[in-house]
Amino acid sequence: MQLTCIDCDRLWELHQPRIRCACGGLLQIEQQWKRLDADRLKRLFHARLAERMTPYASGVWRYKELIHPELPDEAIVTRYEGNTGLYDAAATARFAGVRRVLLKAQSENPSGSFKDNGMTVAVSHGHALGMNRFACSSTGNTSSSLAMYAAWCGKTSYVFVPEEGVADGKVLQTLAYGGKLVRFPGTYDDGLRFLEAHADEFGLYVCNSVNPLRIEGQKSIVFEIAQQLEWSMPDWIVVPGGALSNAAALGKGLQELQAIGLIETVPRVAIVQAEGASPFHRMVEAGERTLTPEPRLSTRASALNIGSPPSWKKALRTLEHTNGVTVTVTDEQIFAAKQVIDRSGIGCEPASAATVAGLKRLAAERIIDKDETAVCILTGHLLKDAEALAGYAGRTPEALELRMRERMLDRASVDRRL
Ligand SMILES: N[C@@H](CCOP(=O)(O)O)C(=O)O
Repeated sequence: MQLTCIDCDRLWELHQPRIRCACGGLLQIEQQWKRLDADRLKRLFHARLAERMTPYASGVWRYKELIHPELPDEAIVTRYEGNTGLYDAAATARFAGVRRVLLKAQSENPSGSFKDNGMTVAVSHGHALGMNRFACSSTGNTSSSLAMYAAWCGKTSYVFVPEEGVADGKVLQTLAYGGKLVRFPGTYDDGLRFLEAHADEFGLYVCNSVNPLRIEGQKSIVFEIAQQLEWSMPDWIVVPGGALSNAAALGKGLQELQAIGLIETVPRVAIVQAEGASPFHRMVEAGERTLTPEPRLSTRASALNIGSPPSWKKALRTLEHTNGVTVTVTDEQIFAAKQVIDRSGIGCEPASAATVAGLKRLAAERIIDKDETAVCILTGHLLKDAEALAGYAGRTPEALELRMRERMLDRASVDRRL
């Protein structure tokens, strides 16, 4: 395994806690795939589905050979993350206007979001390096995930969370796991800038997705999708775009699956941003190759409130490799999609619903054909953002209809309402 700068190709030592190259570029892990045999790997990954209470029971560490082969098993910090459902969602497909939609519910992870796939790898690596103080900037999911894994391996987490625009449930979840919370005026971008500048002084191991080990772990989402679909890929994979780590990991994972010979065709990737926080989409639409950060953010999908997505260069590579697209959706479109996903019995937080809203828009614009199949990645659990539910779930016509106006709970008044 090698740690390489994506801008200047300089190599760095993997066994030192380092986030960026001296030139400022992001780092990425590179491995040699030549010695790997695709059929042998398929058999191995299949056999590991029967594992119980070993690191290989995890839906991330099942793919250890493709993620962090050098890490000793004893250093693995796992909550058996991954292993999430891939659901054939007919009502969602009808809403989006395409033949088939599969929802990949990363919300079923132990802390309720896709961050766990990457966090188990970053924390395990930091643990193996002997780090004791872990840190992140977060809009709430990363902080919950980090606080959970740090607690599980007996370490301390310091989480920097903006004072405004973060769902209360996520902050409470982080605190409940024992995360040391630093609230500050500003955004995720400000928190990350602070950590990148000061982590070394404070002896902090940064677990945001600028840490390349996070991306390695998040690749397992597409590995699982591929295995669940018996190594035959859908036409499209749709992801929400905030910090863009999901898009970065998806592209890297697809590229590797193809290089090893585990899949033949690569699906197209669609990255969906909220209109109120869409610096990456604006760059792509303008045909530019330099991202202009968006200082003022305004989306109710709070996990997407990111104006300077650190992984934008990696996400751009994903688009290039997969002939991908970007699209934006309004908060209204996000909430309309969320209602369909919630009512289908799966449920998700608002940012996740951006995928289905984006799919609907891309199908309406005929960028996605109605006969194509799409996998939408649902990044966070329905209960992550209870305020968002209060915004609409209690106000649907059916809920009003069933409300007990008589304020009596007896047989006769219930009978009249049903
Ligand atoms: N929405 C994210 C933002 C942090 O992203 P990361 O990729 O740097 O972990 C969150 O939940 O905090």
